[in-house]
Amino acid sequence: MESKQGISRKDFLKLSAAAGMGIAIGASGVGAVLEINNSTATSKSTSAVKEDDMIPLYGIHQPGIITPQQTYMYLAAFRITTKSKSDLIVMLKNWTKFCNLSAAGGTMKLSDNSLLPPADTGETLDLLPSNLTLTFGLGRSFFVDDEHDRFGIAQMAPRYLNDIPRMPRDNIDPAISGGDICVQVCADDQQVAFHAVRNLIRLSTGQASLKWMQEGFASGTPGKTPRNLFGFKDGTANELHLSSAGYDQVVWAGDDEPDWMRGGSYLAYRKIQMKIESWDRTSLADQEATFGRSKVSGAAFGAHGEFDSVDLSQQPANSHVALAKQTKQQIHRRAYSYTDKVDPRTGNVDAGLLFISYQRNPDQQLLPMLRLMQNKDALNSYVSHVGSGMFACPAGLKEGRYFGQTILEA
Ligand SMILES: C=CC1=C(C)c2cc3[nH]c(cc4nc(cc5[nH]c(cc1n2)c(C)c5CCC(=O)O)C(CCC(=O)O)=C4C)c(C)c3C=C
Ligand SMILES: [Fe+2]
Repeated sequence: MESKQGISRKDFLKLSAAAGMGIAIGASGVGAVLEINNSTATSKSTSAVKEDDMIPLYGIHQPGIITPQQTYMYLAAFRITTKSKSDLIVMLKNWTKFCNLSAAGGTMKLSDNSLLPPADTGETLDLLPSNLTLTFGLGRSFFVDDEHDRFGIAQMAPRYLNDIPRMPRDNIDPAISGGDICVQVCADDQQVAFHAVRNLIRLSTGQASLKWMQEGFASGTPGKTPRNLFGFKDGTANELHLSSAGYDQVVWAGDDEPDWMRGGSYLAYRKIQMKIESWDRTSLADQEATFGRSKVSGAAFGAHGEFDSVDLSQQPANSHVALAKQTKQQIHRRAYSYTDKVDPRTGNVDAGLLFISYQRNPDQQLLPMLRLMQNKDALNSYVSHVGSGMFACPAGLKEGRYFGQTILEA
């Protein structure tokens, strides 16, 4: 596959090899050598690879939060297995180098030694960066695990980082919930996204292990709100805070947080099964009343266009949108659909929504919504919450720094 400028990832790799220098990163468990050099991965690479499908890792905020949604997403959570702070730092340094390289469309060196496994798994060699973003978040247990200040950083914990409390209708499976570190990997090419997760797993060998991984998709026409598996436009209300001031109000953590968290955000995750078979037997009128919006246009009851304001007096009392509105809070939603196995007893498909929202204060914004919805939402007849997580995503990374540095070296 070739970019606009006629240079493929393979050619970029050759270019990088000529211009950059290999940095040995021992102790990674894979004996990897990263073919990376910052000037290669940023300035040079942008002229060599199609610019508009590359999202830099570095910036004021982490990528993948207010970035327009890519088509594919992996959400993965890791458990840190090492007790050594310095080993953890090595892993995070390796991850950072790898993420910067991958976001710029580069690949780790395959190998100088054919007797060793290649450092990179290789499946992106001919692929473009595809808007790859990697967004990191830290769970409460990163700071304090079972009351234990595992890396001497308990005092660095951000203000609102707590697991989402148990809700009345929860069916949460701990095996797909929580974790010390999570990474949301998004790209417009599924293989590019999976490659990133897979190599993060490899680079964590000996220091961390994968706890769970979720895979999602969000198909839609560019510029239009994607539809969820109930066939409704999902994400319309994000429009309400789509401005720099709006993001400051809704998404970015502020002055009441430790330095490293200011400009970061809290990622809330809920894996929500959607009973698509029973939904598909529901009348259109009941489906629309469940949300309080038209299925085709996405307009709220009593309104004409998708983005017209919601008149609460026109909404069924227990409709999903009415309940969200009643809280007078906003969150930034970035959900992906998922499909999984068939239940052999019923023939029903396990499908649903990987609900992801970003907010500056989950206690104030998300939890009141979740509580109200769990108690009253018309949607409850069709959904079941099976996975859960809350992660603090630090502010964006500065070039030359590694992920977590401001916490671990404070
Ligand atoms: C606690 C927060 C929320 C959960 C959990 C949640 C689950 C969920 N939502 C849909 C589908 C739709 N949600 C819509 C709007 C909407 N949802 C939330 C919050 C949660 N949703 C908010 C804050 C809003 C915005 C309300 C507003 O201000 O108008 C919509 C309508 C269109 C839109 O704005 O996106 C749909 C459709 C599903 C299917 C689901 C669980 C599976
Ligand atoms: Fe919703």
